Amino acid sequence: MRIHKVLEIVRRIAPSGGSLGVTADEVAEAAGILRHNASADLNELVREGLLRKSGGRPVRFVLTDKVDDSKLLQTDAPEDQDAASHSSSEFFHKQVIGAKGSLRAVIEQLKAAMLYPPHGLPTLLLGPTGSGKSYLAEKMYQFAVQAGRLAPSAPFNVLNCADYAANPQLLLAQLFGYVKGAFTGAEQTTAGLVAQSENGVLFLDEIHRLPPEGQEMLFLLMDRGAYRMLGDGATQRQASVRLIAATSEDARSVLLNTLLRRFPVVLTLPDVNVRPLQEKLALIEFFLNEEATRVSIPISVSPLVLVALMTFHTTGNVGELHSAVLLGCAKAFLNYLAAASKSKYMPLVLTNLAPQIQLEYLRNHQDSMKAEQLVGVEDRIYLPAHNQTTYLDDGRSMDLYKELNRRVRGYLDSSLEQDEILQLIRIDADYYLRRLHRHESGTYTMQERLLVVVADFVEEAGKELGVGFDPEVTTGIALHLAALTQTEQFDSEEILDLVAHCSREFSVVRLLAGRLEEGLKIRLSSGEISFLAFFLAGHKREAEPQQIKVLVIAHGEHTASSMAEVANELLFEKKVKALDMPLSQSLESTLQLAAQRIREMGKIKGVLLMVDMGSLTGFGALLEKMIGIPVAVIPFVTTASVVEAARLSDSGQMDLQQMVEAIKQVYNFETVLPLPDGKRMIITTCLTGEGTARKLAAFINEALPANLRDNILVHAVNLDNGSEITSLYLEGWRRTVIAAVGTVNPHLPGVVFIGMDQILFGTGMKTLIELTAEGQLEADDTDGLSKEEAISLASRFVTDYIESKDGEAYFSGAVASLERLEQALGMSLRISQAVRWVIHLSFALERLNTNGLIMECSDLEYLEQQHHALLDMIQLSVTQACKSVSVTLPRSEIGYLALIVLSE
Ligand SMILES: Nc1ncnc2c1ncn2[C@@H]1O[C@H](COP(=O)(O)OP(=O)(O)OP(=O)(O)O)[C@@H](O)[C@H]1O
Repeated sequence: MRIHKVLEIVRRIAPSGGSLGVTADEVAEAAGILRHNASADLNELVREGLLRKSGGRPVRFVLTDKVDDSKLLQTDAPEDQDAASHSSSEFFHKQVIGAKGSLRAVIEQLKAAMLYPPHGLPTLLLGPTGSGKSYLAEKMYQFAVQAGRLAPSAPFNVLNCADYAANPQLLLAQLFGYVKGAFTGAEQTTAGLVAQSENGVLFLDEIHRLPPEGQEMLFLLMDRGAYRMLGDGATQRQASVRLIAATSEDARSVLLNTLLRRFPVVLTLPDVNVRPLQEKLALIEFFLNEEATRVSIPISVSPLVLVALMTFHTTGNVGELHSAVLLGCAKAFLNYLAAASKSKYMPLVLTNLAPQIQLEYLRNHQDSMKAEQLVGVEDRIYLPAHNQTTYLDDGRSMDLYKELNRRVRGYLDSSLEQDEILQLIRIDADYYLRRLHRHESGTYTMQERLLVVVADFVEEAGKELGVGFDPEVTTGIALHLAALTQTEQFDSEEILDLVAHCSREFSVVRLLAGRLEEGLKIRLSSGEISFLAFFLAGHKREAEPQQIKVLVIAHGEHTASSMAEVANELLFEKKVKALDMPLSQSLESTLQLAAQRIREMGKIKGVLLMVDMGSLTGFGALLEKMIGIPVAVIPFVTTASVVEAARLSDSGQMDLQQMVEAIKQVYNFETVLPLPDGKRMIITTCLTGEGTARKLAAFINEALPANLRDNILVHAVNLDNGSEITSLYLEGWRRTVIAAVGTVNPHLPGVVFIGMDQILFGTGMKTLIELTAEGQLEADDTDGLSKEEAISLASRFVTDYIESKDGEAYFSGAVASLERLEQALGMSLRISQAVRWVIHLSFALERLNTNGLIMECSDLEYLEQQHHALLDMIQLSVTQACKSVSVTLPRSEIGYLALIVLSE
């Protein structure tokens, strides 16, 4: 009977063939028998072939394959066990590559460890970095849940002891919890991970980093399921926790012997380089499927890439192979994103892999024969799981986070450019949060407090950065922080190097981290702060600018600036900007200056452009196009309307259109002329009233070939009616206007001007028709006319279009005054100027004679200053003609004639 007890103890303490075994001393102690008896029984069991001795001193006894571990379980409900065993094989086969191959023995033993009643057996996983220890620990937990040994809601907590290497006290506090006052800063009694893992699993990674004191504290837990909180040595608390530990070091030299002994199951994971090629291929394919699902694009992989991945020598095990695949895919994904035309598959090519893998492939080509045979010659396609919205796994938030952490580390270790790394981290952080949403939002009840604290943090960050964030950012960060265990924070050192790329976000998060820490009673590592900074950087959108600014443009040296000055002084703020337009300044350069002024205003919601008159009213649509923000125009600007506009913009309560409406109501300017749908237009312009323009319009209409007449509207526009031009611009007329035709070039930006003389006697009509790109010219080409011929043709136009019988009188008066002027000037005007003069003056005389309408000339002030003598000369020249038709030409009308003389 005693010998059975001894075997039982060996099975319990060291059930695996791969474990370190037990010594006679340990068995004697555990069984409460003499060492001598223990030794006798152990040797007997060796003889029976149930145990074997390991070399070295003291002698250790190890179970052989002859011992069927499942017998150990027979004390526990056997039927239940069978079912669990069956489904468990499937579980591991699906989730762990090599479960039926090189990991077969390991899997069998860890299954037993999890199923062992009542709370499983403490398990120690050994193996080099990246061999899959954490992965297996997680799978063990999932397996226990699936087998019904743990409730689906059972906790799975991870403590990486290396994270607290510098602060052993904090590590113990994390693990066992502490009571208020246990140490400086222990403000309230806090449960540790042991308590938090009640009825679940606690995974202690890098357990050798646990200080000896901590290792001893674990004994109590392992032996009797009890522990003590820091600062309360007197109270022993109970905990039912399944313990899994791992170390990549040599366990015997880094762990207390007494602790090592307490792990009945010790499993060593094999190095990936010694695993069969098929398994390596299976691992690679497993990872490729994961990546295809993650990017939701099928990945095509050539045999050459598979061979390169299968044959490169890893020092970092499965983890390194995994990183190699995900980095290659990340690079391929960046290329895919950048490609102009997207193919059905995302190709993973050799150059996407890390340079050393490419090199090794080229060097090892001879050795790759076996791998080549295995993969064949066809490209392979790895499909995303099921459909676009399927995610990789049903892992828990912590797993997702770990995965993100691993990916980021992979990027940082790679030869990718910093920009590429940033881009990838952003994509991954986004993916991580989307998965968090999916996993957690259903099961997790988000505490209101958490949301409030995070919303406040996000809002403040937005303010500091001058940007906005979508609501998902708040819930994303809240979920992330809720799912984050203190010990699993982003702790990548290198991540700090990248912070330079989002240094603004980093300093803002660092500034505001205290709010999160205080509000949520957590501590954020600098790696975690970097992560939040990356996340914010990847999700910011430009904040909607709220301000509408006012820009006044007016002719004259100081007109606009003095209006703006009054408004700015009244409102104590320099909100209104001004642009003075000296009369010598061209429209084109005014337009450029206006654009520059608006750009200088920074980020704004819109501009209210207040102008005095004429073609400036057309600036709205042009500036809108040039700068890309809405511009509304108010013509006939006055100081009072500028003050009103400044007041409205200051209140910030109206949008641009509402402001226009409000000012319109007070200052009553009308908008006119809705355009007929889709018709193209030729506009005829006239500076001296619509009369001439309308007649010119009729003339052009008649001259147009019949096939064009129906599709083209010839429209007369009075250029001095600012609101009419404004509304034309706002309707987007530039796109439909073919040309402007008139006596004086109105310099409408972007619109071809054809002088009226050209239309009447030159190639103007031909040009016009060519501009329509539709018709053929039927009219004669009358280029090369003499001045006399041109004037006689002009007379025909005038007498045709002036209804009253006085047409000839007006015309001959106009011709005579031209001759007088030419004499006074001592030079003759060009044909085009002469024709425009006679036509313009004839119509002006008619207008003044019939309705007495006088047109104001906005350039008169300038003309008086610069061309006073010319104005006088013109006045003198026309006196006779005016007298003959009983009309007086006021100075402003003289101004228009001067503009014709000064043109060209
Ligand atoms: N058998 C396996 N099947 C599928 N994936 C695996 C397997 N083993 C390991 N992996 C993958 O390899 C990677 C490395 O594994 P893991 O992080 O568990 O290694 P580790 O031994 O804990 O490393 P470290 O000591 O650095 O923490 C993980 O991405 C994991 O998903």
